[in-house]
Amino acid sequence: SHELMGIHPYNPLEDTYSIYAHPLRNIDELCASIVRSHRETSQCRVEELQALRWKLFSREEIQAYQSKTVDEMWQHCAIQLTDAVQYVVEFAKRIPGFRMLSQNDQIALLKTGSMEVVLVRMSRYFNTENNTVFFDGKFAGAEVFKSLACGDLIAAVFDFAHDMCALKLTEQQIALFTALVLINADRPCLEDRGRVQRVQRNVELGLTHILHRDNQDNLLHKLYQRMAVLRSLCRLHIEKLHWFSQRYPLTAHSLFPPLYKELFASEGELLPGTTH
Ligand SMILES: N#Cc1cc2c(cc1C(F)(C(F)(F)F)C(F)(F)F)CC[C@H]1N(C(=O)[C@H]3CC[C@H](C(=O)O)CC3)CC[C@@]21S(=O)(=O)c1ccc(F)cc1
Repeated sequence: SHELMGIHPYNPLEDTYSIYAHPLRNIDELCASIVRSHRETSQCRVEELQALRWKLFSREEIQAYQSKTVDEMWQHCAIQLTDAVQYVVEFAKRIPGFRMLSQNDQIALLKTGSMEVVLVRMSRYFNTENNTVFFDGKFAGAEVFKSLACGDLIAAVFDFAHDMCALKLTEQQIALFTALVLINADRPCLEDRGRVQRVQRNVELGLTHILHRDNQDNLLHKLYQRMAVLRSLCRLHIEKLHWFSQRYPLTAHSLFPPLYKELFASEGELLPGTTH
């Protein structure tokens, strides 16, 4: 059974977003519902973290992270990632139209899009003054992740966060952007691409509406460029995960959370574990 809990088979009678129940009166309502879902499904609030932005790790704490073994640190981050992805699954389910899609298409969109949404969400907390990300309750520089033994990937993650901050997106813009990152009809293995396209077009209308309202139409092409960077980052993540699972099969097989394996392990390669 799929670990992406809570994804129920589509039942038109109970689906509150089917066009027969409550047609979304207009784009404003679509935007409002996506912004509300983003706020409700974020692990932290940007304003809360502003207050914490100078809470850095001490030398001893950094030493402790750096003396973790490769597999300990990977496992630690995999758990954080799995937590963050759970919130993204909840966000996806509340995007108008997402639940109208088949269960397989919902899974396919989350498999490829959830990591990208997590990376965009991470960038909201990035502190560009000292290049630190929010991690384990404090702000961490790249050196904290040294024991992951994937410095190039961490550097790319930090660069991405830095570039996203430069756009100075509002929470509303981020909400619509992450919804569009998820609802992408070009993703592989979709059963009903046309249906995903219809949901995607509504979300695109929402994003362009928000950007136009904010008089920032020029941001749209920059956001599409960032989506290309996200795809390359996630390819790098999967490559590293393959490298890691070859070197530490036990950790990857039995110590990573089931949802993490469901999402990031290509079927069969990592482990037979998850049943369908
Ligand atoms: N296993 C992991 C992993 C886990 C994470 C990231 C990258 C990886 C990789 F894989 C990579 F890069 F390959 F993807 C890495 F780095 F480990 F290799 C980036 C998003 C991070 N993250 C967050 O920033 C959340 C986002 C959601 C937000 C909210 O909902 O409000 C709360 C904070 C969740 C997991 C977490 S992390 O915190 O473990 C972390 C790890 C490395 C790093 F340099 C910075 C952060």
